[in-house]
Amino acid sequence: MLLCWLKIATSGLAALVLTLSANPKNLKLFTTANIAAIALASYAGIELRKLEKYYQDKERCEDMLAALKDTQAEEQLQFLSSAAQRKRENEDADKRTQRQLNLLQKTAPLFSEVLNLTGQNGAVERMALGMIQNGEPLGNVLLAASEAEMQLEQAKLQAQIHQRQLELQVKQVQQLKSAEVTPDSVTSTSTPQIANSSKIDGLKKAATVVGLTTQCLGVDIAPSYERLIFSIRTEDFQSIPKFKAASKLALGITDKEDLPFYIYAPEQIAVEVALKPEDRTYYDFPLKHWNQGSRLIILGLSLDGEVIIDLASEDTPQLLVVGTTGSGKSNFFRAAAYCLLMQGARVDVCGGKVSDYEDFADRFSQITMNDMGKTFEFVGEYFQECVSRNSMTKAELDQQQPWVLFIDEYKGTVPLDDPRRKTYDQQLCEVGRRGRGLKIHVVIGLQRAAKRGKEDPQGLPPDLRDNLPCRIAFRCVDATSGRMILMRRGEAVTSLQGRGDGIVQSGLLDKRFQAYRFDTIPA
Ligand SMILES: Nc1ncnc2c1ncn2[C@@H]1O[C@H](COP(=O)(O)OP(=O)(O)OP(=O)(O)O)[C@@H](O)[C@H]1O
Repeated sequence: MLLCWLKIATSGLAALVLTLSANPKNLKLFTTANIAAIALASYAGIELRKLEKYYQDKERCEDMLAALKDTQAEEQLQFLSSAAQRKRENEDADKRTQRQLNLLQKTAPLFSEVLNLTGQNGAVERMALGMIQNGEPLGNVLLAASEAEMQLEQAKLQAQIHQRQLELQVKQVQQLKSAEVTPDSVTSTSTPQIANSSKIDGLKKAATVVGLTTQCLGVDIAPSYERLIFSIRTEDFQSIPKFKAASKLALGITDKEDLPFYIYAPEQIAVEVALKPEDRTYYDFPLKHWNQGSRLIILGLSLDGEVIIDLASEDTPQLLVVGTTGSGKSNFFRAAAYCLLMQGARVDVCGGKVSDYEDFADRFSQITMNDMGKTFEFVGEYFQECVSRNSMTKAELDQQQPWVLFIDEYKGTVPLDDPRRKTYDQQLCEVGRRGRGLKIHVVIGLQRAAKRGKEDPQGLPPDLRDNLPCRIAFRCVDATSGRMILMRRGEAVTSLQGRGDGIVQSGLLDKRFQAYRFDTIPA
C-alpha cells in the first residue's frame, strides 16, 4: 500500500516540478515536459482512483464482517438461552420425577396393599395399571382402586345376601310345608324371558350414550315390576351411575322417583322397571293351615316366591313399617294381625283406624282395637309383662302366649307432655329390646319417617328405631323416609308403586314383594 502512495506522490511531485519548470514564454502545449507532466498527473489520478476503490471495498468488507459477527453472536445467544431453558426444564422435570418417586416410595406399601386386595380382581387391577400408564397421579389411582374395590365387595355381599335369602326361603317353606295350601290365585311370577320390549331398547341406548356395551340377559316379571338383567363390562366404575341417570331419562322417570339399579352377579346389573297399573297382578291372601304357637307373618310374593317373616327369629322380632297414604300399609297391618291371631297370639291394635278391624272382633277373641289415646296405657302394660316374663324359667316362658302390640300412626301416639313422653319412650324402647326373647313384639307404623328433635318432639327416637330390626317400606313420596327406615338402597321407596308394592329388609333379608290383598278375612 505504501508503494502505491509513493508511486502517486512521486508521479504527482514530478508532474508539479515539470509544470512549474515550464517556460511561461513558450506557450506551446505539446512540449515534452508538458506531456510528461500530464502523463504523470494522469497516472497519479488513476492510482488515486484505484486506492479510493480499494479503501471502499475494504470498508464494505469490514461492514460485512461486522454484520456477520453480529448475526453469529445473536444466534449463539439464542442457542445459549434455549440451552439454558432446556436445562431449566430438565431440572424441573427431574424435580417432578423426584417428587413422584418420593410419593411412590411413601405410597408404595399402600398401593401394594391395594393391589393385594385387588389381587383376585383382574378388572380393578387392570383399571389401576391403566390409570398409572396414563400418567394419573398415584393418589387418584389409589382412590379409584379402593372405590372400585368397595363396589365389588358390595356386589359380592349382594350375591351372598341373594344366596342367603334363597336358603332362608327354602327353610321357611319347609316350616310351612305341612300346613301349606297353594291358593288358586297364586301362580309363578318369575318367568325369565328375553323380551324385545321398548324398555330394553331404551336402556341399551342409554348404555351406548355413556359408552357401555351391554346386552339384556333376561327379564323376570314380578307382580309390580320387571327385573331386567344386563351384562356390563367396564373398568370405569363411575359409568354405572351415569348409565342409571341416562336410563331414567330414556324411560321418562322423574328426578323424584328412583330407578332401582343394583349389582346382580359379577359383571351383571339388574334394573327394576315398574309395571303400568293395568299390567300389575294382585293376589288375595291365600288360605293356610296354621301351627299354634308359631309367630309367622306372610307378607306376599316376590320373584323368589312367598315372603314370610318369623317374629321368633333373631333377625325379625320387632317391625318398623313406613308407607304413605294409599301405599297398602293398613292392608298389611290387617294381614299381619290375621296371621298372628290364627297362630294364637294376643294382638292389641292402637292408633290408625279402629274401624279397619271391625270384622276381626266376631272372629277372634284375643284382639283389642283401641283409640290412639290408649297407646300409652298399652305400652305400660306390655312393659310390665316384659318385667314379669323376664323372671320366668324357660319352661314357663314356653307356656306364655305371644303378645303383639300394633301401633299404627306412631307419631300421633307420642305424648306431648314431657314426663309422659319420657316414660312412653323408655318403656316402648325396653319392650322392643327385651321383648324379642320373651314372646313380646311390637309392630310400629309411620306415614313418613322423621327423626326425633326439638322441632319434631313426636318423631322417631333413634334408639327405638335401632330396637326394631325388621324394616318394611311401602311407597313413600320422599327418599328420606326410605333412607331412615331401610338399611340399604333407601331411595328405592320412591320407585314403589303403592297398593302393596313393598320392600322388606332385616339382617341378610332384602326382598321386594307384592303384599297379599286382605279385603276380607279368609274363610
Ligand atoms: N296388597 C294389596 N293388593 C291390592 N290392593 C291393595 C293392596 N294393599 C292395598 N291395596 C289397595 O290400595 C288402597 C290403599 O290401601 P291401604 O288403605 O292399605 O293403604 P294405606 O297406606 O293404609 O292408606 P291410608 O293411610 O289412606 O289408609 C286400597 O284401595 C286397597 O284396596
